[in-house]
Amino acid sequence: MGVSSLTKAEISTAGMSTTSRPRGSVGILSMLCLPSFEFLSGNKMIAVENQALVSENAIPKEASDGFVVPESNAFGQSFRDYESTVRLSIVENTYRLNHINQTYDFVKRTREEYAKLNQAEMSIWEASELLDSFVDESDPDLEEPQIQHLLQSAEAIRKDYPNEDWMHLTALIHDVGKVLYHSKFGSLPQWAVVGDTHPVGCAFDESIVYHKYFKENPDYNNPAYNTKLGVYSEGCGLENVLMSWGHDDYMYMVAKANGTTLPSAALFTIRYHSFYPMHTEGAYKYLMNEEDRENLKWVLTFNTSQKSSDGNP
Ligand SMILES: O[C@H]1[C@H](O)[C@@H](O)[C@H](O)[C@@H](O)[C@H]1O
Ligand SMILES: [Fe+2]
Ligand SMILES: [Fe+2]
Repeated sequence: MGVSSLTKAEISTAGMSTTSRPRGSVGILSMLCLPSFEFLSGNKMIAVENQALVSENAIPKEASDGFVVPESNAFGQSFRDYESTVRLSIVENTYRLNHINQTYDFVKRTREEYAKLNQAEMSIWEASELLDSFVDESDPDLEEPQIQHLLQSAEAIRKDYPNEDWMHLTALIHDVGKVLYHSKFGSLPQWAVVGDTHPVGCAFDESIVYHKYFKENPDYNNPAYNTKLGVYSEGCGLENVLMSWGHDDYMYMVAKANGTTLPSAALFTIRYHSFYPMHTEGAYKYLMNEEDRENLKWVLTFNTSQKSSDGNP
């Protein structure tokens, strides 16, 4: 049967062998089995002036194995419109700070500190409630508090893929790592919490949004970090690559350390859902291994479905 004749729920498993499909079925209530987060302190906000705009490319329709990724979610929404939003100057400012300040050393230090998981302990729902007044300044599509985004994402995915309950849970928790902004989790500035992510320790790919600001990052001119491979080797696997620090890697670490039973596709999705240069632009393929390539289709499917907007297309 051709993929185009399937319903969206069927599409979620189309093109996959039984062995490649993530196993494990996790109901939303299982999130209560992820009890504790812990953390680090202090970091300060830096204000800067606003700069000019760039646009983004579209999401590819088909993965390498023929798996078809839907272009919009069940509500007919597609996203990441960097051109028509009034939020653009705020968005750009956040990326400017992100690109200047996320050096290899900053990421290494911050990740090591947060890996201690020693700042707070709470349920996933308590953590989600810390997001009830947090507006993500990197998101051109959404001005609502992030707790709404979590719930809307879970509902959008449940509508698109009613039988894939592990996806519902993944959506519900995928951005909980944004608690990094909260005083209980170290009050990190937005540039160290939100936005698209990219590897550090090797050249910044041209496809990264607002790429021009990397010129002010000390790593940009450091020969140890500015070649195609930098500190990495061909096919080393994304798990061996240091990503710019933010909510994705943090939530991945928390889930992992708390013994989550979510399948590897879910953990990959949580960890790399903001890695648009890789999953949407096709960059950094040379760092990926077989497992990364296998998981790619899940993060694409997730990203297409998860976003529910505040009225923007
Ligand atoms: O603005 C958004 C937002 O911060 C999302 O949570 C993140 O995952 C995206 O990659 C980013 O573009
Ligand atoms: Fe996110
Ligand atoms: Fe999100």
